[in-house]
Amino acid sequence: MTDMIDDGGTASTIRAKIGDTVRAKLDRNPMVSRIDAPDLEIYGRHGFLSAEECEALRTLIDADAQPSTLFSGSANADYRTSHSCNLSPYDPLVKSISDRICALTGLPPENGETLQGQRYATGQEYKAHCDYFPVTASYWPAMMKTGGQRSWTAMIYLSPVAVGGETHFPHCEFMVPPVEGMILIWNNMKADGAPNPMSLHAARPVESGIKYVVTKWFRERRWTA
Ligand SMILES: O=C(O)CCC(=O)C(=O)O
Ligand SMILES: [Fe+2]
Repeated sequence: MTDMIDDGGTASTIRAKIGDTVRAKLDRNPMVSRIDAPDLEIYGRHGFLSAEECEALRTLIDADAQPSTLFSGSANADYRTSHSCNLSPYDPLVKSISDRICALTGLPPENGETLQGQRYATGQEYKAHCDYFPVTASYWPAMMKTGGQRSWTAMIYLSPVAVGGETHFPHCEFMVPPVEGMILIWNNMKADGAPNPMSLHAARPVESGIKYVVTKWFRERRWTA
């Protein structure tokens, strides 16, 4: 059976295979821990980046960050109140970190979107959302052409946060407090390759301190900007 190219909302053998490959690779890495959530594949690894690397990335983010946007271009001005920027793939540090994320997960570098930096000041947040694309969205046909559905998300915390700023998975009833240098990796798809609504997550408001993260979203096929 061949997969239809516009099947972003259904089970898919291609996306299921991506899940199988990454899961197998993460499961056999002794440095990586699976977080116990019955309906979501999510893993963490402490110390993925050094304090110096986190600091260098924070500097890059400070240099370029602009008010964050949403894919939907929606008028929800209070939905994602952070500042963000795309980090240059030609920067040697950015390139090496992207390469290391691919080495850790086994995901193909060409499927990865540009590493995105994000900064949340006190009071800022990113309300509950899924990283996969809703196939009913007006932008889905464009996303389909540029690499299709988002499969896995890799996110690295670049700073500790005194209070707040947790990544909250409300359907799974857990949240991850930011730990500098820690990478969090989750599958936005179910094992059968259909979008997983249990991957819904939010960046809780920072109550004290500044939160920095970088995020890399992986498409199911080669990403073309
Ligand atoms: O900052 C966080 O904890 C979550 C960020 C996020 O959901 C994203 O970048 O897609
Ligand atoms: Fe997200």
